[in-house]
Amino acid sequence: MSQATIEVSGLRKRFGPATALDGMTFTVRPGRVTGFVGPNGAGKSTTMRVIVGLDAPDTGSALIGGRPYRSLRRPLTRVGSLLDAAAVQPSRSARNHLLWLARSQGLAAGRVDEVIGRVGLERAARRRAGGFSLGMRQRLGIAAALLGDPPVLLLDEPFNGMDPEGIVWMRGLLRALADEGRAVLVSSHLMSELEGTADHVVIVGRGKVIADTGVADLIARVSAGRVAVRTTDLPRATAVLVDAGAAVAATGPDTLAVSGVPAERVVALLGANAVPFSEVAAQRATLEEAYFGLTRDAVEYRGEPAGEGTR
Ligand SMILES: Nc1ncnc2c1ncn2[C@@H]1O[C@H](COP(=O)(O)OP(=O)(O)OP(=O)(O)O)[C@@H](O)[C@H]1O
Repeated sequence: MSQATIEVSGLRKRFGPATALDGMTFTVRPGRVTGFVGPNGAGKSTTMRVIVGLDAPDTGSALIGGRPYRSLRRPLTRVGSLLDAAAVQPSRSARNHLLWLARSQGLAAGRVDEVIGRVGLERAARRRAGGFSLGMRQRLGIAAALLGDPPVLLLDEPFNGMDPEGIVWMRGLLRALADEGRAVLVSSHLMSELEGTADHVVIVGRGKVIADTGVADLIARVSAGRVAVRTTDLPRATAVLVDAGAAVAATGPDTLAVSGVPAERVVALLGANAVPFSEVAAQRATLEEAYFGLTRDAVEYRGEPAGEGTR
């Protein structure tokens, strides 16, 4: 059993009449960033709280490196977590907060300046954490999670409150932490935040797993066979491609969306029939498109789209 693994198995939990977890089961493996994604209320935070022993499940188990959190000795050296970025002593400086945490957990004080550097808080480290923006609190929370140099990281919505530059920085940090061999579980309700950083996604809805899949596979599956064509002869291009069995739709005065025939075959068909074209491109679905395809049925609440007539 790798130390850098989280195994969640058959978690069920009710809060009064509400079912928060309904058989939640998945494994987080070392060396990759696993996105934990789902709409509000899907059970992500509850699952993370169960993993670190803050909530007890009605049934099921959650193990870190093969052991329940409560049986871990020096838990901060086994798992680091960011569950609520607002949870800092407002009057303490960031550095003193981390020093206090290190001392209370028997961790070397020397780690404090290392983690402050890693999250880019050097210039703010001696300021009161109470005056921090949410983005800076997220950085401080991650510094705290990294203090014990743990093989497992659990971050609940770390992108919340981050500006675009912060989001790019966070993606890079998550990648680097996984490349060091850690298991990194990152929740988000926005799939787009995880684009380019998650290797794997566990998609949840209504307390259980809807999909547990590699990101590359997921995108390939959703993108399959979608090709964009730009041509000055829309009618002939359409005729040639339809003859070859493709489904074709015009998307603009000189563009077509083609499916059912791969890009190489589109090029060959247009070439062989002397149909002019300036572009044939296999379309790659975004992670967000893949996500919406999978979760359409599992969304608990869906706001009314802001229509033209609502102003
Ligand atoms: N302490 C609690 N008391 C009552 N109900 C709770 C409690 N914690 C969670 N719930 C309910 O359990 C369900 C799952 O909530 P949870 O916060 O785990 O979802 P989530 O996926 O993290 O959502 P979000 O993205 O909004 O944080 C929700 O219906 C929520 O209202």
